[in-house]
Amino acid sequence: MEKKKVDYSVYLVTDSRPEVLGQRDFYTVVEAALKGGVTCVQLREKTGDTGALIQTARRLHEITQRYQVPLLINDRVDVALAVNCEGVHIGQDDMSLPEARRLLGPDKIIGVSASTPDEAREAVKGGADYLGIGTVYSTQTKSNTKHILGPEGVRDILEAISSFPKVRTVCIGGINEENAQEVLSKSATSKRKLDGIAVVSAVMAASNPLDAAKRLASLTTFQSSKIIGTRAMQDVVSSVPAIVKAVHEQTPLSHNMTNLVVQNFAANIALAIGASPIMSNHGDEAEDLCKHKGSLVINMGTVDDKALGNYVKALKAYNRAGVPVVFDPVGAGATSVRRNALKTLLDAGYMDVVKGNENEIKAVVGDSSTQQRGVDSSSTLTDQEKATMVENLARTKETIVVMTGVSDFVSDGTRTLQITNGHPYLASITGSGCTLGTTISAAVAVWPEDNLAAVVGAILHYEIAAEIAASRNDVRGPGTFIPAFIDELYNIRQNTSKGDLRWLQRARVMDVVLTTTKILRFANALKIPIYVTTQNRTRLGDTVAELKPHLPSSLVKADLDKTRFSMYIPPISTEHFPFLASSSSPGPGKGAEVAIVGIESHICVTQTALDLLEAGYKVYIIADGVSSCNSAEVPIALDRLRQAGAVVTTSESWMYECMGDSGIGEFKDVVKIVKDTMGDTKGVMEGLVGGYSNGGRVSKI
Ligand SMILES: Cc1ncc(COP(=O)(O)OP(=O)(O)O)c(N)n1
Ligand SMILES: Cc1ncsc1CCOP(=O)(O)O
Repeated sequence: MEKKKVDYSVYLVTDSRPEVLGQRDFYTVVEAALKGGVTCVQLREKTGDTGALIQTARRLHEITQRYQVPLLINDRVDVALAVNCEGVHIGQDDMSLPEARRLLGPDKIIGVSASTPDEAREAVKGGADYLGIGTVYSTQTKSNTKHILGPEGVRDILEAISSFPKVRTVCIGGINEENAQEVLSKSATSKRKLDGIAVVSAVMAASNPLDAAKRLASLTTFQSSKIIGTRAMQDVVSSVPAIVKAVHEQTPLSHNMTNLVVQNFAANIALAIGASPIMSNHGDEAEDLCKHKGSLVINMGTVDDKALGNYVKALKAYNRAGVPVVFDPVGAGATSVRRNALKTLLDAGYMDVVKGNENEIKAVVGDSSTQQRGVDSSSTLTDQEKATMVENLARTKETIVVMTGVSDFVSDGTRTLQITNGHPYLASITGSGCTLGTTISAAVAVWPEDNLAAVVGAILHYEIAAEIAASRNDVRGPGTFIPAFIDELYNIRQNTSKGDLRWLQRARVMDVVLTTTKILRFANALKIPIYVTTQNRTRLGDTVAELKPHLPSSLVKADLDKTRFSMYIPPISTEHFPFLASSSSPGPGKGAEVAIVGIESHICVTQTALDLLEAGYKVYIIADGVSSCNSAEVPIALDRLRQAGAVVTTSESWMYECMGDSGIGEFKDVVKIVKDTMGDTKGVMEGLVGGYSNGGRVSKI
């Protein structure tokens, strides 16, 4: 068993004491846990003589080997050596790490307990393979615990060892199904997160250890990979519990200027999620209401002249106070009255979030190609087109745009996400779109640091509640769905406040990778070779699924995982790229051309480009195809690369430059690709020339 590949996600520490096991057979319980998905086992026996311990260890090792799961021995290097199992776990008061390593050799696993940042630093410097970080919560299982860390203490330790990415980490102490996800998400830093949870009683004392292990395994996979995609998206989703909880704890005022049909329903939804609703349609009241630092919903579902005047007054008051506004342009494209109202409102002030169905968002964009019949939500766009539309609108209006539908698309102009939660019953009741606006208003009120995350949190809370409600036995149709839905909105926030995040396992969020898809489609049409790398795939994730269909093996010349930040690594630098050399420029690149797209423009993209430039390649940076966790990094990185000699351009410009002539055979295919993704380039250029969108404010570069 290669120690680098060990999966620590559900780490079982055994306990054979009768107060834990009852009458049950020790080996049967551990084997059931292995069947349930335990990924690592530690034999922890505090009493008994060495001979008996060796016998137990030997028998247990036979079982764990059948499941290809490593067995480690608590404290006893001699026992580990005697049975030749995979390693040991040692505490601060046990044999020293150098001594244990000397006896066990380099290939055995040595885990070390750490309850402070100093202990953690010393252990990782001394060559520990993993750390057992605890005690997280007080526990009956261990009496002599030192510090109770809580998730925040675990986070401090993870931060202290952030420059040791190879050392793995698990947390231990009072971990169970209720709190596992909270610990995992709250302890995660932007640089690293736990690799797993270590439990004793949650499995050893469970009435059904197989099921208990299975449930823990499903909770930890959520953290590591179920919600796919890039770090930016994972950061967004990992803040969702804190957002739902903040609404619950802060009870933000949700000032609704909404249509006559949904006022009562919206007030009930606001209460269910933990907000404090006020349904006030008088524009002059806004001046006082905005002082409560909640948020305003303007929903023009039953707009008339008087209402419009009130909306404008309220919008201006909230803008003056810097308090968020959520705009729902209901039926915006249906009549000229509504189109005029839309224009009046868009001209009157700034909306922090614009939320509508496809036709409503089209009306906001100014696309009159589809005549809306009423407030209905028909669809003519592909997913790709929807994503492009929300991204461009968000970028040009410097706001968050949400397009609801079977899939929802959400963008802040840089990050674009697709959410596929919800239930068809939502389309069979009145006001479900409008009250999503109310839910969003509460989230943006409590989470000013990242409006996109707030909106995603609200959508997941709302749509997952709908899924859970619809699956209940007492729900037989849209009528019985409504009260159940309100109950489940309430239950989710109550559960979240107690750290029970199981509901969030249902989240289906995808990162939409617009420009890279376009570039890859183009590369396919023109048969341009493609080089793919990932940065530490097991930790940060594989290439996102949306790109895979555009990566045929005939064109992908290399697909490497790397730890260096530059992509210009062997065999790409030594075997592949020299063969591209064509002209007489100095260096192995000799003027051959390379275009770069990817995430972290200031890290991997920058270092790849600098290496390629030094090697003599001509480097194109596709400005609308690079991103960064922190969007402010992008323009600074692009500026630097421009100065270093790279050509910073847009996807469309590069594609046309590659073709050179509309007479080429592939031109028609490329035009189709360009048409499908029309609009992207314009928005990005505005962002680059005029400033960069930064949560509604513009910072010039
Ligand atoms: C995975 C894991 N982490 C921490 C511990 C605690 O070990 P230690 O500090 O040696 O305390 P005892 O287990 O000996 O009471 C552990 N066992 N496993
Ligand atoms: C061994 C150990 N080290 C710190 S807490 C602990 C016991 C954890 O047991 P439980 O998972 O039952 O709380």
